[in-house]
Amino acid sequence: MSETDMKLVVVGAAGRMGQTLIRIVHATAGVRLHAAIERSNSPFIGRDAGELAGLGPIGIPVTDKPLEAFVEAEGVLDFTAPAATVEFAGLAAQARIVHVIGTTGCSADDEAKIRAAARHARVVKSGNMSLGVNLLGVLTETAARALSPADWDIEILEMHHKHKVDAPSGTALLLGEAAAKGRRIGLAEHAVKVRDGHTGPRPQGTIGFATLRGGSVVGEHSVILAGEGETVTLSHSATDRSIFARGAVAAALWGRSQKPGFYSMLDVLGLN
Ligand SMILES: NC(=O)C1=CN([C@@H]2O[C@H](COP(=O)(O)OP(=O)(O)OC[C@H]3O[C@@H](n4cnc5c(N)ncnc54)[C@H](OP(=O)(O)O)[C@@H]3O)[C@@H](O)[C@H]2O)C=CC1
Ligand SMILES: O=C(O)C1=N[C@H](C(=O)O)C[C@H](O)C1
Repeated sequence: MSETDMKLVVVGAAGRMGQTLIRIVHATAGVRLHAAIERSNSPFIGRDAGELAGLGPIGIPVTDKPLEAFVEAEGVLDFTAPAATVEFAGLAAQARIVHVIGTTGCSADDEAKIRAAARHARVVKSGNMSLGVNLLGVLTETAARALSPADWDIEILEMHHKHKVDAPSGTALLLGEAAAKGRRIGLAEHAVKVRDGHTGPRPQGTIGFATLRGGSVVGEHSVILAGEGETVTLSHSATDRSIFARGAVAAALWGRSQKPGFYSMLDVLGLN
């Protein structure tokens, strides 16, 4: 441990990603765990964060006092839920720290509040923090630009574990945005997220989404470009949540030297 280590808070510490983040922060040079936060009345309050994450005791108890933790820290890693993330964005802005947001399923109103908080905090937000998926986004944009909507249909397929609560996934939407950017169209006006019953033929130029849920799948995404007599499939498989946690820690370290603002993983990875 060194004096210059970036002090990070993990919120949602008992969650699937929270536990992974605690393990990755513990194992990464240049950062250290400052505090671990869960919601008030969580059964995990008072438990040692290291024990929760399977590391053994590290002397950091889980608390429900985010602001106390943020004012003494330099960054927060947040993979929780939309309402919690909006609240943490306000607190991170008060504390003027880096807020790395992996939470998906945020509404337009949530997004506006987070962007307002980014006037004071350095916010890095992405539906997927892995290098592989962000590269897939760049490839998707290129393919969508190259293949005319008159001849090629774009469909995005995703599968996740049975506990996931939002759909389509944040990653599927990120890939949809990349495809829409390649075609120079807006995703909101062209997305088809549900098909059921007599749908009629596929409207040209739409971007379709299909969602599968089951078991313990960490994250599977495919972008299918379907033409007459041929398809191009670009895909990514996540087999371990540590890819997201490593990306989040890299984002925090990158954000440390940025001005307040709203950034994405493309900025962090130099892919923008
Ligand atoms: N961008 C990316 O790369 C990735 C994003 N994600 C996203 O991260 C989010 C979390 O995923 P996952 O870890 O699987 O979910 P979990 O449900 O396992 O974890 C979320 C944790 O946040 C806690 N939490 C909720 N509200 C608060 C609050 N107000 N204060 C403190 N803690 C709170 C939950 O507590 P409780 O159970 O009591 O509600 C839970 O422990 C999802 O939106 C998911 O889509 C996941 C992986 C990668
Ligand atoms: O909830 C998850 O687990 C994941 N969520 C993110 C998403 O919505 O795309 C990222 C990853 O695929 C895992």
